[in-house]
Amino acid sequence: MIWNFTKMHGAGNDFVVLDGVRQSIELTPVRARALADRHFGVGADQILLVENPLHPDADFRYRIFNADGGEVEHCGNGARCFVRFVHEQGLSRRNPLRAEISTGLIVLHEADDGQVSADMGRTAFTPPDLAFDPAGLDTRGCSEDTLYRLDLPPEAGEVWCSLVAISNPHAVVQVDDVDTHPVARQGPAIESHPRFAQRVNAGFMQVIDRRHIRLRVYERGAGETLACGTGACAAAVAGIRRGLLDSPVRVDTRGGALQIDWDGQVLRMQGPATTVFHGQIDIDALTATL
Ligand SMILES: N[C@H](CCC[C@H](N)C(=O)O)C(=O)O
Repeated sequence: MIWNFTKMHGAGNDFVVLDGVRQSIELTPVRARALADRHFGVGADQILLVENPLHPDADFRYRIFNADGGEVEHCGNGARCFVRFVHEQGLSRRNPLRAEISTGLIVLHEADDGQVSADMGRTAFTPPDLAFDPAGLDTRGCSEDTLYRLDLPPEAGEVWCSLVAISNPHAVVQVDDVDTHPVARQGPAIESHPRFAQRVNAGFMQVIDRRHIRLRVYERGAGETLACGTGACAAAVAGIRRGLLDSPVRVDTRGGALQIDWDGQVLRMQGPATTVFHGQIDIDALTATL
């Protein structure tokens, strides 16, 4: 079966985007993994699937599959690419656009200057919101936030992390210097820590000033990415709750800059969305090779 696809990225976080409205797309974990494979497939951090909505108030349904094949709740950089794709492909001219994700609706708007803004939906902070087991852990109150001391394997040490759900789960660690911090060791140890029953995205945040951070994210199901939109939201919100940051926050990632606004209720992200190329792939031939 031949699928048309579009390769896109948001601040270097890259995606294979599939039109499931005009094509019959059944995306399985095996197929998502094959498409995301950087040697035998197209290569991507996540696969994004555009479908007709189930929710009566939504324009489209927006589904996200990590490079490891797992379907997840949200993807911020992907949401900006999603609305750019819908407009470029002529699927809709609505702007703003309402996209249905697993936890409800998000509102996306493409500005004339090419920047895309996204109302990122709900935030949550309790252990159950992240399928996290805090039993017996040391905690530290930090203004509105609670920090949990997470024991990692000996070579990775220990971290104090904030819990933030942007529909998907994030553990945010404040570090002195994102360039020298051992993200390659601590990222995987946090991502698959047994206390996170559904695993977690691990964010490492360096505070530059009250309106500016640098961020690296070791993503659940994808590894370290050049940028993570929900991770940028989680880090900014954690920093504001800890009294370290004021909204709006500029988040510098290795792939580009994002702006996050949060007033305690509405969470808004603004950033770029780029179309790289269009292609076709025989999905059955691809999965047969893996
Ligand atoms: N890169 C994405 C995050 C994908 C989420 C995925 N890594 C997960 O939650 O498992 C973003 O821009 O928000």
